Amino acid sequence: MILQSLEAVNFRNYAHLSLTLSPYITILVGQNAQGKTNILESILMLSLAKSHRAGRDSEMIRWGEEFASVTGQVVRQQRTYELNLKILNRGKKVRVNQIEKRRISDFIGHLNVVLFAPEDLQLVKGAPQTRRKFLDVELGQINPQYLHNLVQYQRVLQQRNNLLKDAESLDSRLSEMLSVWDDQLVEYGSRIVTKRVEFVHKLQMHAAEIHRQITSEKESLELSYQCVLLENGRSLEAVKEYFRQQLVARRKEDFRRGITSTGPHRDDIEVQIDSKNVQVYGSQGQQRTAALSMKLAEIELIRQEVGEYPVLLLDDVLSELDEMRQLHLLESMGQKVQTLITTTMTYGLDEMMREKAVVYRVSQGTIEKM
Ligand SMILES: Nc1ncnc2c1ncn2[C@@H]1O[C@H](COP(=O)(O)OP(=O)(O)OP(=O)(O)O)[C@@H](O)[C@H]1O
Repeated sequence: MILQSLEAVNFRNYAHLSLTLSPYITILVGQNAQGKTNILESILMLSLAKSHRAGRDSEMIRWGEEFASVTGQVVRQQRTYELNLKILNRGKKVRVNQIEKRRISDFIGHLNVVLFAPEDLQLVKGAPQTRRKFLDVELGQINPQYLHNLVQYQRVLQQRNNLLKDAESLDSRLSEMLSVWDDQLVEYGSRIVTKRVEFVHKLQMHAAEIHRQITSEKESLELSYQCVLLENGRSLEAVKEYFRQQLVARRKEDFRRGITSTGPHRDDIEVQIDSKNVQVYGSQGQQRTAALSMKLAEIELIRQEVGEYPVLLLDDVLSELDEMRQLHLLESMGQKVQTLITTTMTYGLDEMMREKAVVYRVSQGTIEKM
């Protein structure tokens, strides 16, 4: 799919931004704090209706203004969509082809993007939460039902935890109330688990192949979804049954600790190279290469799921990768995936790419074609 153009009003440090993108490579070059990442963030908002870095949506409204708006023209499967997202101090509104959508999940999924930012190099090394977020963001943008289940699961989990924290004793009344939440937790949670298992399995196939190429066939990468609820099998029914059993079995412990100790909010992806856990034994370079392989695999996976390549956003990462990995990234993606790159300098970039790319200079919330 192609993002043809982008317009933003009062978004971060842009009073007004209007950008025509190359179907191949667009490079945004500028010094620090000029507004390069802000542009990628606005594109992410069109894709996920959520920023990768803002705590609250209202942070993205230009200081002193009442609202921010982002509009993009997307071509996918030979159809053009106009996506518009308006952020107000209270809430946001989304439109597709000028028709307002009441549910955000009806907006998400028109534009698929994969963002690769410096913090993603922590994907392997970081805490399990980082890998769960990776799963949720990627699955969420290709599967609206997953997103729905996730939102519901988090809501129920929060309520259950509040109940556990506030309760004074584990009496029959509390048990009864917990059972009500458990039913819902099992319903939503089991669906999340089975989708994640399937996703990691597919991701593994692509990531292993990419990793093999990047390391010139020297290393073999393996990903596996770590979840205690898979003890009795991977089918939805098996997960549901085991999840229910575990919630009951751990009720005392949960009450004592004031939290829910089992469920997909505790899961992880194990990353191995040559059968050794990379989080524990991998060098920094191996951890980075594994993270890169996972991210690039995501691109292939989205293509498989939605029938087209997503738009790739590379936020200042080229300088973080050595030449071999940079080359692989650009060679494998540059030809077939629409790519936006932010960088503080162009001289480190591949010659061929610079010739093909559309380059904009970004300076204090304004852009100029070079
Ligand atoms: N709500 C806002 N209103 C106005 N300006 C903002 C707002 N939020 C952030 N900014 C400004 O945006 C700029 C940061 O932009 P951005 O994060 O895109 O930088 P960048 O060009 O990617 O820099 P770097 O190379 O350091 O990552 C800062 O100058 C910041 O003050």
